[in-house]
Amino acid sequence: MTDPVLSVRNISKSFGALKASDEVSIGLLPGEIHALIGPNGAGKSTLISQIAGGLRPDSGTVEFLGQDVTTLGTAARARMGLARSFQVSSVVPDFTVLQNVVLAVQGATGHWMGFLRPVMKATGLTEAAINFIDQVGLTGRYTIHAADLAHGERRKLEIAMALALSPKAFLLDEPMAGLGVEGTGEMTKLLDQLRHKAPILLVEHDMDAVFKLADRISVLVYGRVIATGSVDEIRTNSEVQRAYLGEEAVL
Ligand SMILES: Nc1ncnc2c1ncn2[C@@H]1O[C@H](COP(=O)(O)OP(=O)(O)OP(=O)(O)O)[C@@H](O)[C@H]1O
Repeated sequence: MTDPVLSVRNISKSFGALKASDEVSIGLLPGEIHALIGPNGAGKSTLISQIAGGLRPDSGTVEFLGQDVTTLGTAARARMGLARSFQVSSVVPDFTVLQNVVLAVQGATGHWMGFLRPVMKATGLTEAAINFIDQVGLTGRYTIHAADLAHGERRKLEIAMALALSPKAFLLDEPMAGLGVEGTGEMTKLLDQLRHKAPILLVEHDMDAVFKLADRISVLVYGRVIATGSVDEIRTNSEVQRAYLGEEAVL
């Protein structure tokens, strides 16, 4: 059997009397998109923060690449290849697309030279950056300032910057939010390609996108995983329908 890239085991986290994570177990396998869905306040962001390292669970463990990372901070997990987007953005608005990605490549390779100008002359870094920019579909937008990008383009830039870190797993927090129909279609295609670079744990409210992309879905309600399964298993699960999907979403 293939080893999971990421294993969350029996994680619990309370805020006062509220159990935001209640014995949650979830895994991420190589090549898969595992979607995490659930109503507002179900505990999705709390769980992602515990996986990324920003929040420490009260009990339970997080294993990444076969190593127990439960006590490691966000930076250490990111260095291991755990890439989290979109809630925490590291884009510098006054820098161009290329400069932002060069900085990400530079950070990943430890190629720090102190100033951006000499860095931009380091051909290897620039070539690598252009390659990542092209992979997310921002070809030709190299010299546009990040602040001037459309919302969907900025999301793509964040993915290009994440790619520079040689990610081993992506944690994506609502990548479709605010994108509109066309943007959502483009992002869906991009995530479908991205899964071949590294598996994706995807928190998303857009059910069309989730049903198109997910290999597996876990449903979180009141901090508990009430079901994990394929798209068809989740669509037809009566407890999930009652708790979350509602009738029109399961047609
Ligand atoms: N730092 C905190 N202190 C106290 N309560 C918190 C804290 N963070 C989250 N909560 C509570 O924990 C519960 C889970 O919140 P969380 O943001 O994880 O849910 P969510 O599923 O991500 O919701 P949404 O879909 O709206 O983003 C909520 O009741 C929330 O109010």
